[in-house]
Amino acid sequence: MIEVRNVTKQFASHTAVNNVSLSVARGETLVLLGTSGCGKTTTLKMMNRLIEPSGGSILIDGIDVRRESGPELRRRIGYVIQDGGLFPHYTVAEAIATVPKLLGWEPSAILERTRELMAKLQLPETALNRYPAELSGGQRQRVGLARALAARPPVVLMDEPFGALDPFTRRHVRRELFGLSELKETTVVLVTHDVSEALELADRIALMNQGSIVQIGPPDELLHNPATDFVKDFLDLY
Ligand SMILES: Nc1ncnc2c1ncn2[C@@H]1O[C@H](COP(=O)(O)OP(=O)(O)OP(=O)(O)O)[C@@H](O)[C@H]1O
Repeated sequence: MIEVRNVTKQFASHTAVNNVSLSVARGETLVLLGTSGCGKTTTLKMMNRLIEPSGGSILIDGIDVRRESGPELRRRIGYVIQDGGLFPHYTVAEAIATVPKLLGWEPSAILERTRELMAKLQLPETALNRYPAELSGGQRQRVGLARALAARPPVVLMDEPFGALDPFTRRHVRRELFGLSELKETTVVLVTHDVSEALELADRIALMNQGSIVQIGPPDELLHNPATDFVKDFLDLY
């Protein structure tokens, strides 16, 4: 469960996020949708302390994220970015093992979990010793997700996770990933500017404009009861 309370982020004189409040229930997928530069990524990165808010507070499972250091917090929260965000000099096996290793898992448990995720994500075992440059974009994306899910984090943050893929692969990987039973139990916050992606994946959508949330609700509500002309026009693009 994530609670964002009156969060603001100021970069010099520019207010990137302006008094945003929202909550995400356990197991829910919330999509942050909006035009380029409206503050989606900044909002997401404040949830795992890659960016510190200028005001307000963020709680995960009732605990203020500032009670832990950024690195500690990020071991508990999965994070997926465009193109997987993999280190070029880590093999697939090393990438997936990163967080379990930091948490002190036994090597045999890490290997078992890695094999399980590879199978679920339809990655061939022969890819285990390959480097990101030796994978396709879709495979890199799936390895990025496997890495984020490896230690079974209750919360996963995703920033344009399918942005680097062509439309066909994008749809395919998207369906595959969101069909995973383990993702159904995970609280997910996903950033996109793609309306069809938001409508397909979201339990609820938070539509942002110029640092503020204009409307938050289930996709149907935004489609059929748009709060403003901006919401109507934005979804009309679909
Ligand atoms: N480190 C920074 N310093 C100054 N301004 C920043 C910084 N990071 C973001 N901004 C500004 O804050 C605003 C919000 O940026 P943010 O990355 O959150 O937008 P976004 O909605 O995720 O956009 P996009 O879809 O293009 O990634 C933008 O105007 C951006 O230029």
